[in-house]
Amino acid sequence: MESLKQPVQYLKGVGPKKQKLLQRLSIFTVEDLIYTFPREYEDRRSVKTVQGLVDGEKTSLYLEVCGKIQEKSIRRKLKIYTLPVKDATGTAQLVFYNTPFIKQVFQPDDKIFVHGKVKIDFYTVQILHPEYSFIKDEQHQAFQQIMPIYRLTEGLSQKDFYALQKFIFSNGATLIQEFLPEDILKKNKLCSLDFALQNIHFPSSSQNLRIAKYRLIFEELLILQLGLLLTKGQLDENREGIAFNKMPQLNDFIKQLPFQLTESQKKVLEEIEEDMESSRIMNRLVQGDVGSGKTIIAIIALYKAVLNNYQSVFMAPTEILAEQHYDTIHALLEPLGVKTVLLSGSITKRNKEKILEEIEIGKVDIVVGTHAVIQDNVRFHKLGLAITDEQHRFGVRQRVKLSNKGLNPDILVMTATPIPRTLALILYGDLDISVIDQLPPGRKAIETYCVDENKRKRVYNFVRKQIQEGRQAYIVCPLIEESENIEARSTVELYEELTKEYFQDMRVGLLHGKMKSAEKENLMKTFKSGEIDLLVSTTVIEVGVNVPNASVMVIENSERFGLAQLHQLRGRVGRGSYQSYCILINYGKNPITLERMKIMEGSTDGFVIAEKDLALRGPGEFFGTRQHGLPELKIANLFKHIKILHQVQVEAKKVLAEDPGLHLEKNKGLRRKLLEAFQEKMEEIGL
Ligand SMILES: Nc1ncnc2c1ncn2[C@@H]1O[C@H](COP(=O)(O)OP(=O)(O)OP(=O)(O)O)[C@@H](O)[C@H]1O
Repeated sequence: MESLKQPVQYLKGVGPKKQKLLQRLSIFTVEDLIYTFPREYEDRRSVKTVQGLVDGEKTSLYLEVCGKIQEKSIRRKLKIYTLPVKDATGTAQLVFYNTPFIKQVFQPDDKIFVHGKVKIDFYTVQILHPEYSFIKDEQHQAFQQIMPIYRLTEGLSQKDFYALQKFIFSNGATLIQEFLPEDILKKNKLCSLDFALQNIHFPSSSQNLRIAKYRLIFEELLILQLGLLLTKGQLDENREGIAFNKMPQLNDFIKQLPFQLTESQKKVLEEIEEDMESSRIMNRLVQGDVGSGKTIIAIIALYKAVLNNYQSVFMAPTEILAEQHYDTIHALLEPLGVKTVLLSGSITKRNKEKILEEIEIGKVDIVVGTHAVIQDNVRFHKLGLAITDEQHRFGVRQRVKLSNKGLNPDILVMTATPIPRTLALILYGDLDISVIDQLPPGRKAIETYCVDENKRKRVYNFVRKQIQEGRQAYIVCPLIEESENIEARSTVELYEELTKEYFQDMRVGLLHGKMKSAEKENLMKTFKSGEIDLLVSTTVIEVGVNVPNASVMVIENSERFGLAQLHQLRGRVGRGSYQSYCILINYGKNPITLERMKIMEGSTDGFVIAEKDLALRGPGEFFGTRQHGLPELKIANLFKHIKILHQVQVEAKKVLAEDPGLHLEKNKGLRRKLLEAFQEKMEEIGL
């Protein structure tokens, strides 16, 4: 091996097929592979004997083969192989499924080491589908250690991963170069990079694993902090923004809304208005749990800009939501003479050209759409305010782009993700934060039930009853991350099953990501107007959709979703005054899944759920750091490692105080890493 940047296909054992599978896990180079850390470890060092095994546990054993392997056909497609084994304390069976080659593997009297799950039935002790190695093998020693367990994708096994990492560490370990400056290593008692990487994949002891983890967490957080400090530094130059005026019409507008703003909404609105009225550019994040009423706050801000003769833009994460926001804004502001347009994928080219022209000459006041609304072909006459959601919050690049158009608009970012404040400050270092921490009055807590898959029929009966009472319902289909095509297909299948077997007499709609924009829009319109009773959908409805008459949310294969996502989905009901229900149909049996479902049953508070989700999953997935233009966190957990983070913050500040551009020889490696991790951001600020 010549370089860690070498593509993985040059590794032994990686053909085009494996290369594709690795790509699916975002592994392109040898370095990517080295930085793909085990998800967890299995400690196989404590070995048990047959007598003393406990049903259900995973364990390691030394055994001797004491008979011939038996083959049994259970069903047409299920063959079971059982191999009699023993140790000094008793006999057992190794059980393998559908693996014909296993017949040739073992000979009587072979001495083996196995690791697998124990099943005890009456007097038979079985080890189910165990991993095994022969004592005489060289590999055996390694197999008996603390084994790394990697996150897999279909077609790649733990063994594949293990072999690849082994190959790299025996052939390319010398290529691993330390990049942290000596003084940082020393002061923080960090081990060297090669030691850390070697031990994160092949821990020689629990102690060394801890040391390795600590170094890698520290390194990851240090890069994150440096990157954030550098970009924030760039933004702190206090460019002149627009100072909007207070307008009496705004209060009239608020007074005539069909509801009173909650105290919490009022407070947040005050903070926004203050920002808008100052000549500093507003950069504010509004956090509010699902259904807390963020949209109306956004609309009031949009209207304030319009009253000041500025244009404003409202970006939504999906077309469905853009359409919904457009409808709401249009209904509220059109009577006041405000011209709002929707730039969506479904408008014709001619129409679009006309709208673009109207935006450019200032005939349009508010533009609503997906991210496309700030692309190059959209030229504003006089843009004063841009509202977006966290999924595509304005990065430095977008802000620079807007300024280059001769504008310094105020910026408001909305999020339903309840992030603990300290973490928000880290992630959104450059934004001020407002929190809506109160739901509108009259909301009833959504009742949540997690049920086993075999209760589906009962669930559907319940849905039917709710529909008969005049309510509407959602059934959300399993999330299939690998392929949007498969996801669409399975949604269609469920739709067909439901319309044929359970809801023949009801009006059922189907919604998935593969449908054309116009079809989606139409469907949502009919659902909203109450002409559809039941919507079978993928997670396209996840964010923001607001149909207050909907009172039941059924989520199929709920075990496949993250808690934050389940919370978002559940937030689609309970948005009016009707008692609402969320039913999680669960196919998973493992204890963590069940615990997650319990959390959902036990709480409807996004903040509580977020904290528990963080504890269970780690923030990488939860925050989707990538969404924020930040490097993905592979090992650090902003929540769990807050202490290390504080230590890192001090260190990062010191580094930049001494060497703001990272030009010193000792910081060269750090600079290179930072450029790699924050590629886009660093280009923008010209590091
Ligand atoms: N102060 C209020 N009193 C009563 N109803 C309100 C109030 N504020 C907002 N609503 C209503 O509550 C519902 C939810 O509001 P909205 O759609 O703004 O939620 P959201 O915060 O955007 O939630 P999500 O993140 O789930 O999209 C809407 O039907 C809205 O009209």
